[in-house]
Amino acid sequence: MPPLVRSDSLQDIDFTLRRRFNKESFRPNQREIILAALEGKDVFVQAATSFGKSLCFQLPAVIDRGITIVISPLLSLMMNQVKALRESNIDARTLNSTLPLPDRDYIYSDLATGHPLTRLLYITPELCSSSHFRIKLKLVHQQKELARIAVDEAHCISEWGHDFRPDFKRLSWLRETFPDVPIICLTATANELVRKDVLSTLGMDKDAGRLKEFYMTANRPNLHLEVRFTSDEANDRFDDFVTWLKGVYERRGGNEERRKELEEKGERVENVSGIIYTISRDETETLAAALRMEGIGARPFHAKLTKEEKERTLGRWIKNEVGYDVIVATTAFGMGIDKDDVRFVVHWRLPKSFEGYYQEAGRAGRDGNAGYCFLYYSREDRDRVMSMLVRDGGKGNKGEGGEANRKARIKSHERLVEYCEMTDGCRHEFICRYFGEGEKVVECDYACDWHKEGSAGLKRRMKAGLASEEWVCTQREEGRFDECYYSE
Ligand SMILES: Nc1ncnc2c1ncn2[C@@H]1O[C@H](COP(=O)(O)OP(=O)(O)OP(=O)(O)O)[C@@H](O)[C@H]1O
Repeated sequence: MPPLVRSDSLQDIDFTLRRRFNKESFRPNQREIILAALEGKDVFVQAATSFGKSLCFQLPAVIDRGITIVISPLLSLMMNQVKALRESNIDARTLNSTLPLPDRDYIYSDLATGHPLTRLLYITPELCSSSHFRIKLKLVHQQKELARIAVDEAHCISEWGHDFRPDFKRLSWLRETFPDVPIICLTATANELVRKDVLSTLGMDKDAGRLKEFYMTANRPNLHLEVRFTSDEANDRFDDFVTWLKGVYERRGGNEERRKELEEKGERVENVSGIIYTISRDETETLAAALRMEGIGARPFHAKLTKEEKERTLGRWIKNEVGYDVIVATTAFGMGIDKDDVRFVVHWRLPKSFEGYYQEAGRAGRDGNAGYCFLYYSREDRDRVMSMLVRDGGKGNKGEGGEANRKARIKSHERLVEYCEMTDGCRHEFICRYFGEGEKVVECDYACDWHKEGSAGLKRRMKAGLASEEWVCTQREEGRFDECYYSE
């Protein structure tokens, strides 16, 4: 089959950036990535959260002829991106199970013409497996109108990635069926194993000359990383957090001058946007209610809320409305949340995986200003999570590779525990090493607890906060940590 007809207007990218995306200039490496995509290369992008990965496939989609299919794991993520693109007058759409029938019909008939008007079509991997969709996509391809496939949050393809979804594996169909169509995939959180798995599943590893890989640092120097030590007995997270947040409010509106400044900017004293991640739906509800009793505008967010409730909560939080300052969420509120002024992300309990932790922490400080990320760590939670992972490996443990997958999950959890109990190094550096950046020296400008307190201070705090290993061990032997309810 002859190659697709490509745009010859590579020089248009600066114009398109300004005119269509309303952005002044490219961030480092965005231009190179976009040029590689426009050249028709397969592209793999690994870059920190908030780097601006979406633009790397959105801008080529606007310049190139034909349609770009974007595979994305989360409906909320798709809807946010589609909304933003449509506001820029770009014909982006999403095809998913929640879409009203007339809208679905429109998209299918647009595809059926073979020359769709839609520039970017966002779909889930599940939809990509449906024969109805596949037939239509083949038709578009026959007309040489299938410009590119973009796979966002590509770590979900890998059984070793923390958000693995089995249907992602079936995406291998794309390269098998459309060998001439370039693929671009993007992720913030992949280690070596995950990267290899993604490239081989998508068939991008067959021709080295066709593939361009871009690896940027995982480092987010504006995130202030801290571990707060606690135990079942102390059970002090709530008081600690409320004291901290009220302290922040006090500093913001402590004197007349500051209050005036805020007023002029149209901000409230309590308008300190944040996310608390916890592990179960019940806890999101009870914790948000308890915080409201303290006068903190907190709302729960989890998978079982209705679509309307989710949209309302998300919308009001994004607009900084009164009563919607803090979202108390399960992991259902994660990848792709793009609010730029989130000032803190708190992990109420130990997350399951290292990648999940960093992905979630990455929701803070997307405007480049400081974002405060702290994680409450207890050895009891460590053992609860471990017993759950040993028991069933968490979700995605079915089928081939199940055992290897379970081991990888346990390993990721162990590294997170190591991170929490580490007292002799920079947290940013630990994270970058975890994602394979061995050689580079990370700049940390007092943006982690180790840099602020030093080893001795950190050790002291850890000893005072954590339950002793002996005690936890006795409890474990009595089966105290066998029950652990994670829900989304
Ligand atoms: N060149 C640019 N100039 C200014 N803003 C940009 C530029 N590129 C991207 N952005 C903005 O940066 C923000 C983050 O971009 P995006 O959502 O694509 O991040 P991401 O890399 O996908 O992060 P994550 O992995 O956390 O989802 C968005 O609000 C986007 O509009």
